[in-house]
Amino acid sequence: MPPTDPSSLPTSALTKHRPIVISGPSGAGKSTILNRLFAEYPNRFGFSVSHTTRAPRAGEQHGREYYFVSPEEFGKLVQEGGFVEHATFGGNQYGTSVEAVRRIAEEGRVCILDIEMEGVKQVANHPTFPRPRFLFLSPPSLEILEQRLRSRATDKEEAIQKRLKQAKVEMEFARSPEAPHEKIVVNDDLEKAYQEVKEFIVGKDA
Ligand SMILES: Nc1ncnc2c1ncn2[C@@H]1O[C@H](COP(=O)(O)OP(=O)(O)OP(=O)(O)O)[C@@H](O)[C@H]1O
Repeated sequence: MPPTDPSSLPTSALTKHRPIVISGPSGAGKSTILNRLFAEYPNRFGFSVSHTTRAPRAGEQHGREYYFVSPEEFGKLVQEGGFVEHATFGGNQYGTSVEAVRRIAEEGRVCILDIEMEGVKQVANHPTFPRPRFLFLSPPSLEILEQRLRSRATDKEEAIQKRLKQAKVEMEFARSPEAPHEKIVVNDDLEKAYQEVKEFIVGKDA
C-alpha cells in the first residue's frame, strides 16, 4: 500500500486552532490586555469552562461558570489524564479539562488559558495534550508591580505581600531554562505591550 499522504489526514481542531497559555504574576496586566484583545476580535477567542468540586454559588450554572462535580468524579478525571492542569485552592479542586479546551477549538476559536505557574508546568508536561503556545506577561519590575497592585486597590496588605512573593518566584521561573514560554512580553507601556501580545497571538497582518 502506498504511504498515506499526511495532508489527507484529518487535522485535530487543537492543532489547527492551537490554544494559547498566558501566564504571569497577579497584577501583570493579563486581564487588561485580554479584555482589549477580546473587544478587538469578538469571535476569535474563547475561555474554556473549568471543573470544580466547590458548591455552586447563587446564580451559577453547571456548564456555564463551571462544571460542578463531586470529588469522586474529579478524581476519576485526574486518573484518566482528563485534565490539562488541575490544582487545589481553599480546600476545593479546580481543573481545566482536555474536553473543555477541545470544545472551544472545535467551534473554530482559539482557547485562551489564563493559568498560574504550576498549571503551566502541568500543561507543558501533559502526556497527550497537543502542545499549546506559551506566553508570559511580566511586569517591568517588582517595584512597579507593587505600585500597580496598590493602585488597583482590590487587595489587603497581606494579600499584596503574598502576591509579590509569588511574583518573584514566577518571574524567576519564566526566565529559567525549563520554562516553556516562547515569548515574554514586558508590560511597561500598555500600548506597546498590547501590540506585542496581539502580534504573538494573532500574527503581524491581523
Ligand atoms: N502598562 C500598564 N501601566 C500601568 N498600569 C497598568 C498597566 N497594565 C495594567 N495596569 C494596571 O495594573 C493593574 C493590574 O492589572 P490586571 O488586573 O489586568 O492584572 P492581572 O494580571 O489580570 O491580575 P490577576 O492575575 O490578579 O487577575 C490594573 O489596575 C491595571 O489597570
